[in-house]
Amino acid sequence: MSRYDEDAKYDRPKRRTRPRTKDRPTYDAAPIGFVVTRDRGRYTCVLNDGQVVTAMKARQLGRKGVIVGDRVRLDGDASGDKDTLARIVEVEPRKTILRRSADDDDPVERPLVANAEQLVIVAAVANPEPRPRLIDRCLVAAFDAGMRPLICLTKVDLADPEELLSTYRPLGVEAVATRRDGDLSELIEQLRDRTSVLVGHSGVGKSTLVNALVPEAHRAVGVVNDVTGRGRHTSTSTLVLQLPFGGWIVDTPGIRSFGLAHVDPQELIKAFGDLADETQDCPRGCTHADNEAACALDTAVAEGRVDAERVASYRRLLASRETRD
Ligand SMILES: Nc1nc2c(ncn2[C@@H]2O[C@H](COP(=O)(O)OP(=O)(O)OP(=O)(O)O)[C@@H](O)[C@H]2O)c(=O)[nH]1
Ligand SMILES: [Zn+2]
Repeated sequence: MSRYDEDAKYDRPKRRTRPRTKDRPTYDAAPIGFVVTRDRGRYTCVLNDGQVVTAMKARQLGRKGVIVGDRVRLDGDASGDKDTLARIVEVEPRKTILRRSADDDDPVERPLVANAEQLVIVAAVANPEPRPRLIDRCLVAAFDAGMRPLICLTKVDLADPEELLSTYRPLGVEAVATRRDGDLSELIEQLRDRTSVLVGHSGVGKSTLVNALVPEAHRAVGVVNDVTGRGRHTSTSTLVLQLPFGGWIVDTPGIRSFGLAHVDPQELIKAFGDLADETQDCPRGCTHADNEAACALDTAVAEGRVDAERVASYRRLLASRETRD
């Protein structure tokens, strides 16, 4: 559907006040906000200048969803003054979408976070024991979303992270190791100027990390704004924090695991360009899994063009779609 068709469904501002042209979006002049929390139909948005604005969806958006991370055009009162409410009139095209399939707890497939560049998979090397299946599933979710994965191994004072790190090396996934009160500079370099979503199961030390990265973070505040100090209180919904060294962290308590039923193997392989090239010769409909009799990845390994461990790791990820963790 072209941009023009899509716009045509919307009721626009009156033509007399703003002429309609084919090439120019209607709400050009409306400021753009970054959605940081969603709470019962109210969206907290941060404007480029740091101003925090509460908004609701304009009727013309219909069933179109607005999620954390969306860049939205705000019409109406976007002053952010007390008791004012702006209207979200447009959602900018999303660069990435982190989603979750329908599962037993929730029958609907949901987009969770838009436009985040990086998925930081937080896992402890011990206490609680790492769950490699869960890490694999998070990796699949990241690749599917078009996000860069980063593995952050915490509590390295308790055990040597090497064994776990070696599991992910063939995939070429970036990894960092951290410990409480330790040096975070490596992690900071990976987070700087990026929007990152944090995932990890309970007890791995996510809060400890976030508190160390953003010392003034109040866990219950949707967004802590340096200028106004204002924020919306949300204990259950997603938390977005501005990093003092540049960038944002999206910490979603709800994301502990991912339903991955929606992930298409033909899409997943695209995240591994060298492997994708080899699969040109696969039979039609090949999923490139272990049990495929004529998968060209096997030929590529046999002929020494790709690393066997890399293919095995890729297949492990592929298989993790079907397990539950
Ligand atoms: N030994 C050790 N313990 C740590 C480290 N980081 C965090 N912990 C401890 O691990 C426990 C869990 O840490 P949290 O930061 O609360 O973990 P979380 O992932 O936020 O857990 P939830 O709040 O349940 O989601 C706490 O007792 C921390 O003090 C670390 O690097 N080493
Ligand atoms: Zn194949």
